[in-house]
Amino acid sequence: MHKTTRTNLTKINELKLKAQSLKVPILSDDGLLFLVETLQKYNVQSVLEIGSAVGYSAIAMATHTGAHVTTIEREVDLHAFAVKNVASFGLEHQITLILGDALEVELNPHSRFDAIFIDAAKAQYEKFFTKYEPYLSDKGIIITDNLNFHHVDIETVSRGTKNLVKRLEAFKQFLKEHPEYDSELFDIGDGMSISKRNRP
Ligand SMILES: C[S@@+](CC[C@H](N)C(=O)[O-])C[C@H]1O[C@@H](n2cnc3c(N)ncnc32)[C@H](O)[C@@H]1O
Repeated sequence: MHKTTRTNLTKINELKLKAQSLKVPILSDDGLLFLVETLQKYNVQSVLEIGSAVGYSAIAMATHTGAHVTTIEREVDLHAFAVKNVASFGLEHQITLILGDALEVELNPHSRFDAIFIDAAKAQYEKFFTKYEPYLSDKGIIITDNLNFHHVDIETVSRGTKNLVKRLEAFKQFLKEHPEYDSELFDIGDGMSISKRNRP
């Protein structure tokens, strides 16, 4: 049974402020609300997250939905901080933190998740999607964030940012043309998507 207590809400808010003060990018408030409501709507019991950062969204998902969250982070210091934060919420039994590059991590091949939340290096979204979609349970959903990349004007940004925006546009096209998934884009947060298998 999960508990969203006032104390937890205050602590989650403090963690958000801490991440912001450290300039660690985390999910926006409306993005988090959309994510939690989506997990509740689909009665999600298990989530795989790519990109833990300080553990903010993992802690919020676990607290608000009661789901088990497995989350992968490649930065050693962020992973260590996330481990500490998860412990401070007493959520060690509900959140599994994996240190490693998500493109190299080998999950148990029998693991299945009701939802996969992709919130890591934007240039790699297609690779994350392709690598992890086989771990989705039959009626599972894949959620991605940051698809609009802050609505940048492509003519006014650096070459690196321009390339990222192009990679994200290519990822949106990949979603649109994926033969096994139907995807919907939402103008929420930095642009989010939900993908579902179109065949059971
Ligand atoms: C936007 S932050 C995640 C924010 C977090 N989901 C939240 O809202 O609290 C993206 C994180 O993904 C991590 N990351 C990027 N590429 C990764 C990869 N290939 N494998 C694992 N983590 C990665 C980054 O180090 C960064 O901490």
